[in-house]
Amino acid sequence: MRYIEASSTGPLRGTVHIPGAKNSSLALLAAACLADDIVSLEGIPRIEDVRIVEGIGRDIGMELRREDERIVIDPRFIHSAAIDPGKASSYRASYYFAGALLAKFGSVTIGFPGGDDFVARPIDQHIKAFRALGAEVRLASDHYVVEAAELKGADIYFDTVTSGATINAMLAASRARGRTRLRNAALDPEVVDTAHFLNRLGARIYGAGTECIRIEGVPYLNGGSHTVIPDRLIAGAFLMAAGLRGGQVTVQNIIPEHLGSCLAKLEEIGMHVECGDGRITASGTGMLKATRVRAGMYPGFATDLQQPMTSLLLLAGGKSIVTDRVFPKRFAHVPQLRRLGADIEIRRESAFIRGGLPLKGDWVHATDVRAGTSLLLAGLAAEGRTRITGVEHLERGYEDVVASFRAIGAQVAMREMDERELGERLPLQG
Ligand SMILES: CC(=O)N[C@H]1[C@@H](OP(=O)(O)OP(=O)(O)OC[C@H]2O[C@@H](n3ccc(=O)[nH]c3=O)[C@H](O)[C@@H]2O)O[C@H](CO)[C@@H](O)[C@@H]1O
Ligand SMILES: C=C(OP(=O)(O)O)C(=O)O
Repeated sequence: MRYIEASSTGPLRGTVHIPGAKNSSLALLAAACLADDIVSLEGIPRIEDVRIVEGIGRDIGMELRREDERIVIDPRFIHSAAIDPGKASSYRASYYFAGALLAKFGSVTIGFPGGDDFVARPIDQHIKAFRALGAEVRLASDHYVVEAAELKGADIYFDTVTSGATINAMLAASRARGRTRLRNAALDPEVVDTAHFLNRLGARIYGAGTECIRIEGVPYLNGGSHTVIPDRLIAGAFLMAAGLRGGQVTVQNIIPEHLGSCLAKLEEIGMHVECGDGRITASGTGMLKATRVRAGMYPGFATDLQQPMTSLLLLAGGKSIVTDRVFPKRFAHVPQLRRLGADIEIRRESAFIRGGLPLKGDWVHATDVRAGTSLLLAGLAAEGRTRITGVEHLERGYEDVVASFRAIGAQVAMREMDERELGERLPLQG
């Protein structure tokens, strides 16, 4: 079994080039099914979730070919709208194939979404949107079927703000007959990126990035090319790394506005942030102030940055409180941080942190991608060695997490567990 070893490290300094956003890439790759000609996507990261999409593409006859930094997709010969339930369930964003294949072929059979298993993650708003557009949705034990003789534009008012269902409804409505209006839509950059991509292919989507999106359905979509937006979540975690011991980290290839709430919070706790053209530099002084974080939907503080931020706040003297309003039980990293000596209590739906205490390395287990980032940051701040299992979760989101942290001077290495270590590793849950 592999694990990542992180050792106590001094100030982290350096520059990291940020890859394309995982969450946008997964939407764009499925959206490419909707085109009637060849599509080229630049900046798609080489991560595990994308490899699963490549497997799904092979199964259904959608050709995906890597050419340097580009993926060239030929959707003209898709011969099946049945997605293997195992593949669909091995990552979250498989639900985008439901919206895209439904719009193109009027029918799709697909497994339930998987992904980070930190809480129940319903898809009722996706289903509500498909039904509103005229589709019938049937749920079976390991898959669901969505069918429509014809999709017709509709007014859809989401019960809650969801980026996944907003994007999925856009995919399905882009080729529906007539006008669709999405209300209470998510404002996330990934929603805007997907709308930009579809519009490049000839879709007519207006207002993406506001709570009301209007879609005028079109009968076909052309080919075209697009560059995925940079990964604001990876960037945010690297900027936090600068705060661990008073270092300085620059992230380049980033859209600073995408990180507004994160940057504001870093300044609030005493870090210095400077934004330039496509780059952000964060510096720490070695002294951090405790704060209150409430993760919310964009442009609020991202839930995907809540876990790494919790690790950073372990170093801020005093009491911090972290609440996640998007996934209120997303705290699987907390028992693991406690193994390193963190003083954190979960009360109701918040983590109460008493920061400024020494941390000491131990075995810990990453249960999801951002829990992994959180443990990595804490491991770099802890005395001695921290060994993190659950590497496969990190690999869902990072191309090469070890190399990118080494680039800023972190002492990290990928290791293979030997028999002695297997015995030494204590039960890691709880
Ligand atoms: C692949 C992908 O893009 N994943 C991201 C996506 O996940 P995901 O698509 O699961 O998240 P959503 O934005 O849809 O979820 C936002 C909120 O809406 C709720 N909800 C969602 C759908 C639904 O049908 N019903 C419902 O109640 C969720 O439980 C959550 O409370 O956005 C999350 C919130 O920014 C991020 O943490 C994930 O990294
Ligand atoms: C929750 C995440 O991913 P997913 O939705 O793909 O599980 C994440 O990227 O933090």
